[in-house]
Amino acid sequence: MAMWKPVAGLKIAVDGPSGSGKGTVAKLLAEEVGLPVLDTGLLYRLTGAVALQRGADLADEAAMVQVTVEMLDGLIWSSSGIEFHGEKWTDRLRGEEVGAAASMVAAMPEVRARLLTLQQQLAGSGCIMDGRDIGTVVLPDAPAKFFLTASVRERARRRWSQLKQMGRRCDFDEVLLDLKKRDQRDRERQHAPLAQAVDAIAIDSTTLRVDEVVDRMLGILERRGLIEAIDD
Ligand SMILES: Nc1ncnc2c1ncn2[C@@H]1O[C@H](COP(=O)(O)OP(=O)(O)OP(=O)(O)O)[C@@H](O)[C@H]1O
Ligand SMILES: Nc1ccn([C@H]2C[C@H](O)[C@@H](COP(=O)(O)O)O2)c(=O)n1
Repeated sequence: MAMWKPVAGLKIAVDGPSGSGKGTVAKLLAEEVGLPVLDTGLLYRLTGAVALQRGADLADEAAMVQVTVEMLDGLIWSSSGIEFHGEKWTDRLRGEEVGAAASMVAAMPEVRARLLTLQQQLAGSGCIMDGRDIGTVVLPDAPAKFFLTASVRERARRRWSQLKQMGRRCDFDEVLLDLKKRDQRDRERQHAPLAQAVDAIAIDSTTLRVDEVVDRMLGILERRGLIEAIDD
């Protein structure tokens, strides 16, 4: 049950590199303040996964735009995750192959443009949205923006332990290398790269627990008058 009441239409942007904890923290924060939460990475992941499933060329922008258009046609995207043609896809999008494919299609401006409108429409009446360009491009006017970071080794350790828990065989050095490659692609692309918005607050979670990160965010939101405690 929500413990805090947000101001009407509050939009909160949560950006950061892979494994920084954005998704986990955004979900917990959403429960605390009673707002919907939207994971924008799922849109890029589903595009990448559909392209992989079709054996399409991930470097062919025209083909990826076509996949994006078809994907948007069969899509339901909400706080509960993502469905495509009536099937739940969220869990099967978690692997590294799909993550790498998502990062490749995400570098294509026309693919991003197609996904931008949907993200802005769904954010309409208030939400917490996590991704790479939420504070800079998708919701530039959001009154609260957070940029989560953590050392690359800690992020790789988190991802490695997550994959192990999912019963997937994985080697730490490979996970670390994949993460570094994805970081580089996401940060160095020309369009809407992973970047901290000038008005975003950075939180380094390397040595913080998830609940400590969420508490810091709640404190900042309360001090700014964007949320207030609900009395019992
Ligand atoms: N502060 C933290 N301390 C320890 N583990 C954490 C912390 N934050 C997140 N984790 C764990 O790290 C893993 C990755 O977190 P999460 O999926 O939220 O990251 P992300 O930034 O959304 O990654 P991606 O962009 O790749 O989806 C999860 O297993 C999560 O429980
Ligand atoms: N707003 C966003 C969200 C995601 N991406 C890209 C870059 C990531 O490597 C990939 C997968 O995201 P994740 O699920 O790991 O958060 O999607 C992006 O460019 N912009």
